[in-house]
Amino acid sequence: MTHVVTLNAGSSSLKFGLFELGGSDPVTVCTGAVDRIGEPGTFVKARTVDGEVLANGTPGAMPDHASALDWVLVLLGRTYPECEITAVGHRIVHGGPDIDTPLPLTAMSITALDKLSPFAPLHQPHNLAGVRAAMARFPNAVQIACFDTAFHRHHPWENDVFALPREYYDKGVRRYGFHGLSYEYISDHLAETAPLLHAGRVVVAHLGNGASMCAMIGGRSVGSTMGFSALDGLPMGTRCGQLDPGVLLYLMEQEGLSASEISDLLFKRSGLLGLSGLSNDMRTLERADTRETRQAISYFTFRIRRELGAMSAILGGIDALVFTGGIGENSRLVRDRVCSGMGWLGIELDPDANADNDRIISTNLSRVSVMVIPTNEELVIARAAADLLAAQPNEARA
Ligand SMILES: Nc1ncnc2c1ncn2[C@@H]1O[C@H](COP(=O)(O)OP(=O)(O)O)[C@@H](O)[C@H]1O
Ligand SMILES: CC(=O)OP(=O)(O)O
Ligand SMILES: [Mg+2]
Repeated sequence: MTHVVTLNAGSSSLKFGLFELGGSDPVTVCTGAVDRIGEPGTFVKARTVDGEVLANGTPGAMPDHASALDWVLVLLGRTYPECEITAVGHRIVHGGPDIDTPLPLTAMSITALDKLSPFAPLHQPHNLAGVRAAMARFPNAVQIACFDTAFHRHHPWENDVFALPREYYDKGVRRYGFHGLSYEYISDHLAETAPLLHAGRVVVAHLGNGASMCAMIGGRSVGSTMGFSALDGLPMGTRCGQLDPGVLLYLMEQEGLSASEISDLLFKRSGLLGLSGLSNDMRTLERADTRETRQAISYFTFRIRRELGAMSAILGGIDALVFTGGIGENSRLVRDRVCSGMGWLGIELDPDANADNDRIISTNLSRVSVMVIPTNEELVIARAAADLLAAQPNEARA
């Protein structure tokens, strides 16, 4: 039986999945994550699709992604010794302006993707480190790249551009949009389970540690709150979200901050963490209930509402609002705050359904369907790998 391993390497984490191929859709065997790579207290967790815990704890120091991948492979090799790994599918955050589909990777394409690292410094180098490590460990497997930007590559021009001199657009300074694998999962899920909504106007709020929103028509992205980098749009766990560029000039000219200090401030010390002074974790903020944590949550939901209004204007109204990501799937408080007072848009939340994390959390009379759909970026990667293998079985296995 052939299998695909999926890897989603973040700046300090490595999420993974093992899928069995052969049927009409890849079947999840197990999923897991290594967290806090290169930091004290590296934490691992993994469980089978049936809920059996394969790992849960602190395995000791892991200085880099290669050692994290080694840990994953030892776990998979020990647990599934019969498994033949035919392909490794990677989440790659940046594919540049032209790539709108998953691609098999070669040493040459890795070099090309590395040139995009300055566009996504906290994600791309780690994604590619995962690819290099997987190539070394699985020299006979096809390495497949699935891009976060691909789903957004056909935005209307107005959503693709900044009002800078045109030469910058040509150099790649554009609004790319990210979290595309998550949005693709939601789009495919709606196509299967709610085709009328899929055909209509949908806003998806992917609210995790990184957070963005996507406006879709007919299941295709026409706009994203994230732009050139994974900093724009909504405030996030530790990232600032939309910022007046004048603030950057002030930080450089008046506060004397260097580029790397500004990068550290905007990527790692802002957002929910910066505003609350306590934590980037929504659970901690909800529990703490101090003036600062309440304000951090208020700013978060205010910006989601603002973007929802803007996206609805561009779509000419909406038929569905979908919440996903760790916060979107679990925080009834955030969903309630986002939806309250949105009757003018046709949103009417059912408080009981919201409290129960039901799939549909709007009332029967609500003009807009409000839904909670757990995302599955790993499955999107596994599907892409299965499709590519099926399209080129001979080369793929050579
Ligand atoms: N039960 C919950 N209530 C509120 N927030 C939650 C809950 N479970 C998870 N979260 C939040 O989800 C966020 C992480 O989301 P996730 O999508 O896993 O992030 P990422 O994939 O970007 O690392 C954290 O802020 C966490 O607090
Ligand atoms: C692009 C992005 O922000 O990804 P993540 O949410 O995984 O950090
Ligand atoms: Mg995420």
